[in-house]
Amino acid sequence: MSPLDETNASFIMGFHVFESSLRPDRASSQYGKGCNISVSHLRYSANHNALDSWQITAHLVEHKRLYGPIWRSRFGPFDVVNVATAELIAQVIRQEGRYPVRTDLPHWKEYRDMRGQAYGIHVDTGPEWYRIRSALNPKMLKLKEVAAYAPIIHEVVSDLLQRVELLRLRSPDQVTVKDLASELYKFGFEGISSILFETRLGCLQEEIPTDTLRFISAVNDMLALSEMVLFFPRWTRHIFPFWKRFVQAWDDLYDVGMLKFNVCIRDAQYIISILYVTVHVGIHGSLNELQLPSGQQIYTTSNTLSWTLYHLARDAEVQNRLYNEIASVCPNKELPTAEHLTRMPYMKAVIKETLRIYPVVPGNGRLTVDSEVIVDNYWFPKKTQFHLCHYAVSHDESNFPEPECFVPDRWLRDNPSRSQHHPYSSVPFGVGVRACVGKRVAELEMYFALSRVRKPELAKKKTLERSILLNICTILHNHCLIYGTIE
Ligand code: HEM
Repeated sequence: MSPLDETNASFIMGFHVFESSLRPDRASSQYGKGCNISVSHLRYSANHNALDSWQITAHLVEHKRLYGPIWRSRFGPFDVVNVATAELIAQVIRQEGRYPVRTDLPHWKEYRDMRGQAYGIHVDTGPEWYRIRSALNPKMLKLKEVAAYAPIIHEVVSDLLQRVELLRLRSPDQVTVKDLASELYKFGFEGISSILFETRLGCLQEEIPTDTLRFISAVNDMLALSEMVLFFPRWTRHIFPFWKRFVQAWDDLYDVGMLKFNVCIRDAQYIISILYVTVHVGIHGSLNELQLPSGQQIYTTSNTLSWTLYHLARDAEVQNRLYNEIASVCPNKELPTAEHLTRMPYMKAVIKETLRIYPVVPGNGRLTVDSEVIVDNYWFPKKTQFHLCHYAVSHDESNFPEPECFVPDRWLRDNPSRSQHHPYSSVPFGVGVRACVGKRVAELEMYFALSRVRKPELAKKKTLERSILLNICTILHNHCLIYGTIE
């Protein structure tokens, strides 16, 4: 069996078809303009079906090992070119143009067309997207503007702490909070909506208001149904219930948005668009949406906070260093401000390291619209969908030695063991003009929450003085946070 036959054999799984040799010398360039080979000569990978999101993510690492840093895959109707090194990601981004597009969202557009609504920041492309983005950038990305949200974020953090304390006291051992992840999710949701809607949703209250519940459930429905709607052809709309329920979910979102938050339709369409992004990674990079099984949801700030707490709980040294930094910058339990955060490099390193290991957007997308591009010496036509495999890159040991180890020191400037990594090797918020507009707000929320997780009154107890973070031993295990005592 020749090397080519061997690779061929490994592709005859699932519904994917091995198309041609990757070897440049064998390629008959259909599109190539002086480049070695064309898009049609990239190797196809195996089918993703029936895998959960983490398996899929791990699968991409495996695909990279098998097929090299660039390969093609097909998922339902989507034909995707995967790139899995920092350098190739940089090449795609450098050619993304003035109005980059992540991916096409035909079903979202269809709903808006049906209701005569504007598309909004996620769906819009070209100058219209740019117009919305230019209006949002100064409000959302300027540190000075975002710093003005500090009081409201602190208010929401206080509610989270009270809620956690209440749940602890209610639990049989008076220390365990079951399902902390879900409380953090409510915190993320409450935090972002208190900023965007300038009103509180009441997610952290004992009794969550009915409108809020309706809103959250509409967000979840819409996201879960998005995948079904996309995969079934349009003629099935009258046969299956998915499209009807998808439309109902969007209608509910607009209704609640307008009634409860008192925003006009134009505000609502983009405010709500932003809100979705905070709760589902699939919305960020719709490629992930395509790859995630129905109902699988990963949240942005809450997911990151959960994993940070998990690692702090497991690593007393990291926890103590973080505590000492916070205590020295904000003595006497002073509430941190945006200015204080500029003196907390370790806090930032901890969050960066969490986002490197658990990027909430493990793979993002770029769709070439008007121009042809060359990546890795391949020539690609217009309308090529690229999948930027961020997870595979941020777990690559050529960038980050011992990539599975949680080492915040990698990110400290003055640390001699600071890793030498490509600037695109870990870009959790994306890069370029279409990068995350909520980055600054998300960071502020996470830093404030992390620096205050300890309840101030608990610090009076001697055993609790040793660490800021749930003081003692905190173990996040299967979504349960267990508090124990370190003697
Ligand atoms: C840990 C928290 C978060 C992470 C890691 C994250 C990450 C990302 C990523 C990777 C993208 C795609 C960027 C690209 O295509 O290059 C994105 C887009 C976006 N994010 Fe976030 N995000 C987070 C939180 C938030 C929050 C809290 C908001 C709400 C204010 C938000 C609003 C958005 C919006 C509106 C976009 C689309 C921007 C556009 O298309 O112009 N994100 N985010």
